[in-house]
Amino acid sequence: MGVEIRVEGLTKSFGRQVIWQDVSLTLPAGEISVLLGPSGTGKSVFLKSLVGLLKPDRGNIWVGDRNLPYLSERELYETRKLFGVLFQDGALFGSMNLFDNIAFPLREHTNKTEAEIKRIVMEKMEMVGLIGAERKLPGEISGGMKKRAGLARALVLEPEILLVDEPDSGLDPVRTAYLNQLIVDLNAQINATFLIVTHDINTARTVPDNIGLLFRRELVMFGPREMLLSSEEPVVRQFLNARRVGPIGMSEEKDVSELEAEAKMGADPGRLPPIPPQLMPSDGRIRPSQHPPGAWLRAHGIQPPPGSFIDEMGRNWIEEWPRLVAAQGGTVGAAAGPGQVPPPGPPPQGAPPAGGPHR
Ligand SMILES: Nc1ncnc2c1ncn2[C@@H]1O[C@H](COP(=O)(O)OP(=O)(O)OP(=O)(O)O)[C@@H](O)[C@H]1O
Repeated sequence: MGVEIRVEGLTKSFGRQVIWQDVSLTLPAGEISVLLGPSGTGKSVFLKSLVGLLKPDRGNIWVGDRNLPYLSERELYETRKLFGVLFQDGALFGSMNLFDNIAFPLREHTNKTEAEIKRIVMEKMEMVGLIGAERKLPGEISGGMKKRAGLARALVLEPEILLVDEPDSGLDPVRTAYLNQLIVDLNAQINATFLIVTHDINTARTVPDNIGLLFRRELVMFGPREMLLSSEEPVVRQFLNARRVGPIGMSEEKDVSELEAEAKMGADPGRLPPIPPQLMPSDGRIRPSQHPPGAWLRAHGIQPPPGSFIDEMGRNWIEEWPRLVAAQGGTVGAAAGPGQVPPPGPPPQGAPPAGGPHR
């Protein structure tokens, strides 16, 4: 079912360089979350901290009931087995063929027989569409295949949590689209907790249940996809819409004079574009942790921008949803679960005012 990760007041620096401070967020069990941020804001450092490869200066990382920074070496080793990690470059061993690369964690961390290892490796290779490529060396395959091999290897120990660092780096848009589909399909199958670091705005807008954004050494916002895609917070709005107008400049942060010049010129951050429907698993079935489209917005009385939740075939997913639920037997998906509908109280940080029209 996946394990919830709760990060509280996390701070990390290298020497005098503070990477980020006081980061708090919850990755809901079984959901897909995406972490965004301009280059160098410490997204990879965050992933490495989550899996215990880097030690934070302060704060807690609760993985279920274990607080990672305070575990003994032995406990950390055990807890790491809950994680599957796909690093940016795939981190495959160049001298090993794909079969042996993918089998590596099983041979290192388990006492399974070679027959069992073969069964598991072939199952994972099939999941990522690599059957037939077992004997290929990493140097003989494309970037997209390397990513898929890295994913298969991250899956062999049946992780409860999958961390993926920039799955789209070095891939063309079509391969990125296939990989996004694969990630959604995998989540539907294994229902683990996913965290994906990406620079790809299309991925961020369509794949996750939740989005977080790091900027200026802080987590600007983290919450349901619909909350960030409807946010008027300038940094969130600029980043998720890939605009030049806004606080993010060429070298991370615009200075005051640049922002003043922008304001004088009447630079307009533009209307919020429609919220796209969320990418569905390829079999069309609702993921166990997937929330109904529009649920978060409805719960907060927010009108989505016109044209939201309509796909390229003209289908409106808010209207389609009850039919899909009925076709799957009535009780599927996460309904209005905790990831999407927060408890009563003030609206979350950065959310537009309830009922407020979008510009
Ligand atoms: N082990 C380390 N020792 C010292 N500094 C480090 C270490 N690892 C990362 N950094 C620094 O931390 C900062 C954030 O790096 P990180 O790779 O996490 O950024 P990022 O947001 O993932 O960037 P990108 O989007 O370009 O991949 C950088 O300034 C980097 O040089």
